[in-house]
Amino acid sequence: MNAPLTASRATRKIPVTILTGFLGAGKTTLLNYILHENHGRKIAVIENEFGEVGIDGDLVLASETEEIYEMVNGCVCCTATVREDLVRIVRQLVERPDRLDHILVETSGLADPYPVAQTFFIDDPISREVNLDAIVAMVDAKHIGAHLDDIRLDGVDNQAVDQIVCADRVVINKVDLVDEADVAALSERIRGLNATAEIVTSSYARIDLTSILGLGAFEATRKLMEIGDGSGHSGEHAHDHHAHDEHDHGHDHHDHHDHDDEPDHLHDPSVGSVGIAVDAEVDLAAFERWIAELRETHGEDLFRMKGILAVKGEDDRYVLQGVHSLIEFRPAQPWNTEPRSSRLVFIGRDLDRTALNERFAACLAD
Ligand SMILES: Nc1nc2c(ncn2[C@@H]2O[C@H](COP(=O)(O)OP(=O)(O)OP(=O)(O)O)[C@@H](O)[C@H]2O)c(=O)[nH]1
Repeated sequence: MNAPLTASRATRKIPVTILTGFLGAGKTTLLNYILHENHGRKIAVIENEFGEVGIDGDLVLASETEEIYEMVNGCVCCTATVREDLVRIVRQLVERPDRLDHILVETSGLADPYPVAQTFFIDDPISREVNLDAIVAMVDAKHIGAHLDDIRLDGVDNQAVDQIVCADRVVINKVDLVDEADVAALSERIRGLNATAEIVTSSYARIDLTSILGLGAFEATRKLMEIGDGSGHSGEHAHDHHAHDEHDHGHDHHDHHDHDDEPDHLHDPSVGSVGIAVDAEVDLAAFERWIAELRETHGEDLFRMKGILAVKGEDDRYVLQGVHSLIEFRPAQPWNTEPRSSRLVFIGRDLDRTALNERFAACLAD
């Protein structure tokens, strides 16, 4: 039912935070932290995932008070249907009688947050109901350097750079994996890309939520989008326009609204995903051997691995998490009565689909 908006309801827009960050930076870890923190806010989370097989929904731990919505699979920044799905979900959320305090949109690790942010300004009536609060970019202190330096990108966007350039706040996560000098050097580097965003650090995404929610970077962001009325202040959250333009390899940010599914900019075409989903169990030792082998041979080009697997003889689901050569494979919640199945997704450069499928098949239990 579309209840007419009361004046107070219409004027109190729901703040939306866009959470961005390269593959494996720790966005889902942050969501889990937020969803289970006792902060007294009613928050809805919208997820977008890049990868042939959806895993993220299951990696977010159920919470009684907050809700999780998944956008159709595909990259939200370059696929019109995914953006339409985002708008549809937000519309549903704002029409609910129980008012939300905050909406958090997690974009896929390869997304450019810019067109996503624009959705909230141009797609009225949504723009009358929600306020873009801020774009928060999370970076992996250990791995971001290599992605910023990616020399193999030629004429296509470097999403890792774009995400930082767009941000109102940058969270340097995984500081437990590096030393202080590395954090200082990385902060310096981030400063070079984005002169104004405040930088905070975290380990396992444990951050004071007031440092990422309710920032009110809206006015400055309006300015960034160039649809402001000139009243937007250029205070502490103002974006560095020029920094972005320097890294703007052929984006057309004003043209994202076309209702076709043609990307309006180029992702690195050599980066893709291979998904595997089978109603079968794996042999633990064989699977672990294969993962160790992948770490040795493909640690650099395998940006991300995620999986939920049924292991023969084990009651618990096994969760696979990999970011380059840092790989975890461990038991999580029990399957109970749910059908046992194995799903995994690889995201990386020049992936060999046939080889991955064959090697996985060889790990299945008899
Ligand atoms: N050592 C360490 N590991 C972390 C930290 N934060 C997250 N991780 C691990 O890094 C891996 C990736 O974390 P996620 O939260 O799934 O990353 P993401 O940004 O959602 O990844 P995508 O879905 O691929 O975009 C997981 O294995 C996490 O447990 C941290 O601060 N330190």
